[in-house]
Amino acid sequence: MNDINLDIEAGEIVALVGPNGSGKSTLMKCIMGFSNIDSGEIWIFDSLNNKKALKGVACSIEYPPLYPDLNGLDHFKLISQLNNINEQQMNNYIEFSGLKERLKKKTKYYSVGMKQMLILSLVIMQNPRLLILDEPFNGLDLQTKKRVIDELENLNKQGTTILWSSHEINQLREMSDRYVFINCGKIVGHMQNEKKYKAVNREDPLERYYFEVCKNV
Ligand SMILES: Nc1ncnc2c1ncn2[C@@H]1O[C@H](COP(=O)(O)OP(=O)(O)OP(=O)(O)O)[C@@H](O)[C@H]1O
Repeated sequence: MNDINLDIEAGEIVALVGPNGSGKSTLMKCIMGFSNIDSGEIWIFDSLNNKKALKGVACSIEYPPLYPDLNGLDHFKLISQLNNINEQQMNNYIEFSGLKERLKKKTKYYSVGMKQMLILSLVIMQNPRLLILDEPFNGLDLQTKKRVIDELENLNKQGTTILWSSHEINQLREMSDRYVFINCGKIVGHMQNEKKYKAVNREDPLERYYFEVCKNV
């Protein structure tokens, strides 16, 4: 990556957009300190390269980092203990995950969408100041996507800043304040999202029929 110069204001929702292999995940990993940078500075919450600042950051980047031999409930308990999350809040997010009936199953037996929803629930539950989400909608069905978007909207209203990337442009359009375009490891453009709108509320015959026949799934 080269010449990356990006400021994100508190409370903003910023979408990284670009082709496969353009550097979106790499940029996120650099911010989290998972990948080293050769030069330059990364400031988080007004702190320079401060690992303590990362305590206020939660992320899901590329493959969900789940423990295959632990079950869903183990994951909820572990993250709750590490972040002083009370039982009530943990139970709220178990409900949100839609995995209540499958919590005793080891995560290695989860489907792609179940894993994704588990990790999203675990990161959102931490009520972070900054949330970094790489392809958060991977594998999620339409209802679940809608639930995730509503929850992210709530979180943002309470002050959480969100940096996310997705190839699902309709979902990005619903919530992002602005887009940052990345290509070949460089920022190649910026665009404000003047008209945020809920794609799920539009009259789309395919979606409408899907919701009609799949509502009890
Ligand atoms: N661990 C690695 N070692 C070497 N090169 C890597 C590594 N991870 C990614 N790359 C390279 O860095 C470039 C950017 O990859 P990155 O995963 O950031 O892209 P991306 O924009 O997130 O793509 P996608 O939309 O497909 O997820 C690619 O050329 C990729 O091959």
